[in-house]
Amino acid sequence: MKTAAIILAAGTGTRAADPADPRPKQYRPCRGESPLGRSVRTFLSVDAVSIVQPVIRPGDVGEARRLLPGGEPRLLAAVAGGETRQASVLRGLEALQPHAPDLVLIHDAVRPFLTPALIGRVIDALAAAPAVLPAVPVADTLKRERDGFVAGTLDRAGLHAAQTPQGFHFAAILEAHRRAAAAGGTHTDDASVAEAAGLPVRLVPGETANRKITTLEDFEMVGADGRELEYRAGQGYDVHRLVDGDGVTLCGVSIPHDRSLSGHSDADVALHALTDALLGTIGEGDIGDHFPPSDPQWRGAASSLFVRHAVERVTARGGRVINADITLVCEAPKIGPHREKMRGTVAALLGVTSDRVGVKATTNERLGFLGRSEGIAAMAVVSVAMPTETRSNGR
Ligand SMILES: Nc1ccn([C@@H]2O[C@H](COP(=O)(O)OP(=O)(O)OP(=O)(O)O)[C@@H](O)[C@H]2O)c(=O)n1
Ligand SMILES: C[C@](O)(CO)[C@H](O)COP(=O)(O)O
Repeated sequence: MKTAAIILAAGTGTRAADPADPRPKQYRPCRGESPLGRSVRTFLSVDAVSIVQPVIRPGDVGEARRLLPGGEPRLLAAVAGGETRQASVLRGLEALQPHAPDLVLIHDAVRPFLTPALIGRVIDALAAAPAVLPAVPVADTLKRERDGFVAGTLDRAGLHAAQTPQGFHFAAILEAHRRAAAAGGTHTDDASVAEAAGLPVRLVPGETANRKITTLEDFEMVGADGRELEYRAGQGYDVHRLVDGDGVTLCGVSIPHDRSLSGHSDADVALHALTDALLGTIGEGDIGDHFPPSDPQWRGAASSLFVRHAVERVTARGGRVINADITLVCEAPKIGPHREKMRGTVAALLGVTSDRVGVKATTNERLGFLGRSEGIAAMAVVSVAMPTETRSNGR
């Protein structure tokens, strides 16, 4: 399956206009990075995304080029958007057609705090539906207003707030958008274009942190530059016993071996240490607190699930992973031949580029239980950037 992503950044950002910085919100620094740069980086961190198509205002070519990573073959040259969001999406879809993707994810650049896990969830759901919408249940009571007074209270049962990335079978959404443009209707999201074309739209859970930066107040709340960032470190350590078997999974990579690691899940000792390091940055206990070994549902589970969960916990607190460094301690198997694949796998899980992931290995000089190949140990260190929390005493 070839999956493309459209990143929409052709808006003028009128509601978030900042007298101190005339650039539209998608280009302004927000927690140390522009929303456009961060959104594109997150999509590029997902291996399943083959190409990323930014859509920008024609006059913003220089600004966009400055913020987007260079030398990235999966990142297409930005195309010009239209007068409305809907028109910009159609321009993006038309630009992708020669690349013949099977699936397309359409995302607002100004939702920069989405996680790789959300992207994965949308892609997975497209196996069983032509259109997929991430959404969160509405939590506030909804009122209808007339002339400054409440004219009624809506029943919020079953109501959801729509997010992006919204995912589609490419041919179906291109056709639906062309028809919507010809019909002249206005749609504020692509799921409603799909609905109008009669396509069933599958709901998947969105993420609270994946909020849209709409107003200047939103910008300030999510942490524009000027708000202080703090940098945190977390460490993790784990060890698993080696038993009879034919292979091990380390850093998410399967390696043929004359033994296997024993454990409740897939026993990926490196990803367990990494999970603990991530949880350590936010003081949220350890892997056993979140995934108790007594719970049968984690039997044989891929440990990538634990890392994704820990990243989501960090992201929910407004954090961003900066880098990770993992050391494996074992006499065998040899890690060198698998190192680059491991770095790529870990980078994708963390939503960072591979140059921010170190995977190292050492033997234990045949000393102790590791030296006797009775087990494999792993240590991980992670650093995270996070907006400084304001406490009630003003600190
Ligand atoms: N003609 C347009 C209008 C919007 N967008 C994009 O669609 C997303 C929708 O977010 P929104 O908050 O509506 O952005 P703006 O249209 O820029 O905001 P405003 O209405 O305040 O001007 C944004 O990523 C925006 O850049 C776009 O690509 N083309
Ligand atoms: C697509 C969207 O993000 C779904 O919530 C949203 O509708 C786009 O923002 P707009 O203000 O409606 O253009």
